[in-house]
Amino acid sequence: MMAEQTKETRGFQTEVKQLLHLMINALYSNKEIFLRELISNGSDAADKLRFEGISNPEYFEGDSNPLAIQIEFDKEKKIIVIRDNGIGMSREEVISHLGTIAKSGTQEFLNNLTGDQVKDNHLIGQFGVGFYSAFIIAKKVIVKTRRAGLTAEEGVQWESFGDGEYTIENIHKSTRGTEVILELKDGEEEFLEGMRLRHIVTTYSDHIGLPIMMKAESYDDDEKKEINPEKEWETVNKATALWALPKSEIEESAYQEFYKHIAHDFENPLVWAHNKVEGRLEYTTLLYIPARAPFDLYQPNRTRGLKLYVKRVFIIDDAEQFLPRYLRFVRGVIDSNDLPLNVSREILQSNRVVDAMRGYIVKRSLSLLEELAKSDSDKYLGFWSQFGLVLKEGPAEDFANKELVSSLLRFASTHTDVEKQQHSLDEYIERMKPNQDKIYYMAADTFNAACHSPHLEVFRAKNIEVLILYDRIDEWMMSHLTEYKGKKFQSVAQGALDSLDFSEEAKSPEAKKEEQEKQLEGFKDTLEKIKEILKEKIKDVRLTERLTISPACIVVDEDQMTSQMERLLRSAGQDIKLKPILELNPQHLLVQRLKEEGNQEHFKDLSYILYDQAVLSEGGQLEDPATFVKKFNELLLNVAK
Ligand SMILES: Nc1ncnc2c1ncn2[C@@H]1O[C@H](COP(=O)(O)OP(=O)(O)OP(=O)(O)O)[C@@H](O)[C@H]1O
Repeated sequence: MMAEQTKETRGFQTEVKQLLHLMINALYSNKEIFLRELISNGSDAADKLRFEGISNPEYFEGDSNPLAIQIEFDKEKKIIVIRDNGIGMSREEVISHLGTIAKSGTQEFLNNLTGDQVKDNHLIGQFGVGFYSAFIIAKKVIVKTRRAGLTAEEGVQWESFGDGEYTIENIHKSTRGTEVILELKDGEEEFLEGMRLRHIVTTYSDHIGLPIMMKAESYDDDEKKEINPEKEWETVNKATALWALPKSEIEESAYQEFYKHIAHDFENPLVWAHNKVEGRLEYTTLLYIPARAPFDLYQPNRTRGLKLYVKRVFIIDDAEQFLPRYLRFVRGVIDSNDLPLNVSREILQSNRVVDAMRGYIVKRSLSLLEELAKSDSDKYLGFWSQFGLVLKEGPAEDFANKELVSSLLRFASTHTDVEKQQHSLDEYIERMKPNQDKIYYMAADTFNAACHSPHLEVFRAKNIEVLILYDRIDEWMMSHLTEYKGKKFQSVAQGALDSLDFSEEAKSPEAKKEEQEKQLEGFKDTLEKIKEILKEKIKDVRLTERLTISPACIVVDEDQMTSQMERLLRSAGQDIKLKPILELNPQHLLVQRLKEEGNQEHFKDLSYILYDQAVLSEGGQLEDPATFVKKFNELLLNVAK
């Protein structure tokens, strides 16, 4: 058995090789983070042992030493050792954790790196480098580990120069846990100083709920020697779980570093909320909104959720039951006094305590965003640019909080005509005309297509604001958003046009109707002929007031899906083809010319041209573009004659 498991050399997964190379360059200016990363792993390992030890007390192996991390260094040998007595790793675990990257989307992520150090630094931070950051300062890394519960003979030693290969062999290791030995590169001697290491520990890892220990040092400067060669271990950090402390005792920087530890992020969070809930249920939450989206935010199988503790004992990472999908960017900790310590993911699935806490966490996360939007709108727009697309899933997913989520949405609008999504629905309502009772929006595949759409002409002419929607998810979102604060949403490309005359002197509906009927009378035959010609393509044809510049546009019925939605579903493989309504601008010369056209062939050609250009201008594709171009050229030639 053991013979099969002797020393072997293995290659890193290709992605690890690429990542190592990039990371060492990109993070060199911030190299001290290696210690935070290795301490973080040791702390996670202690958390896991505490949890697994609840149902397997033998994992503690009768050892009464408290869980802790030890850091030692040796100036002569130029090594730093980071040791923990946590869960440790089996041989299989070492192979899968320290030679591969299991995160999905890694290759796409690596392809996105540019070679530009500043940009890549950010991206790599988002990715989370973890253990491999040891190679920033170490020429060789040795890991000695043994999983709790296995025999001393099942210890494992892993070694690598970070150059593409590692060796792995079984060793005798009497204590459980993991020891990481870093053989420093030349020039990295600054880390062989107790003061320096202590400073890094207190800067980055003060808040970790596990003692981080170093040998006590006192140095006589005059004598130039150690005063206390028989060194005692002493705790360097505060070693209390940050969320368990009163808010008043926690400094901003401690909140920030704690975030980096739990979220594996390199950047400070945008905002956070630390709350203790007391009453029928008791729990503490510490919720963070990151400043930057992680690289895999849209990976379907990405892990998400909060770190769950029960009475300070770590239970699981990524407890997704506490957050709906549209808040998957929220990171943090929840510590419950009511859940049992042996709680499993299955129990979390349907549990009233969990439901109550989830309700609170959702509300608190949304109110945190609301507070940010009110107090610092620029910062909020920064959040929106990173996570807006995810929040847009909210109205469909969370019926109960639809209004609150809607208030957090931001849109582009004809108010500014720029692509940046910066207008809230409340701002729109404030700017509405006195008698206006609908929120108008225009959705298209791109900002330019929406912004230049003929559907907006009359709104622009009458100075009525329209929200511009151009993200892929928007149509789907709008299908779940019918109204906000009593105001209905109305697509400007859907249904008959409302009366947009909101002034006091607006004509009465009766007078208006009469006028329209008169106009229609003159166009009746023309419309019937067009309908007959285009009957394969359109459901109906009618006159419109929607247009002030263009001759024609297409719209869909109130209860029909919009053309953009139709295209979306078609691209997803659905076989649908809906017939739109063609609307004509009776004031336009081309439409008037059509009305007068006596030549049947020309009438037919012009009808097709009007329809085709209406399709084009709302971002659609022509079934037969070549014929359109041919007919269009003929028309131009006719005009030129
Ligand atoms: N000291 C340790 N004790 C036990 N397992 C460890 C230890 N260090 C690393 N591991 C294992 O190796 C895995 C990979 O570690 P690594 O630091 O690369 O990534 P991570 O901590 O999972 O996430 P991130 O890359 O975001 O930091 C860990 O998830 C853990 O399973």
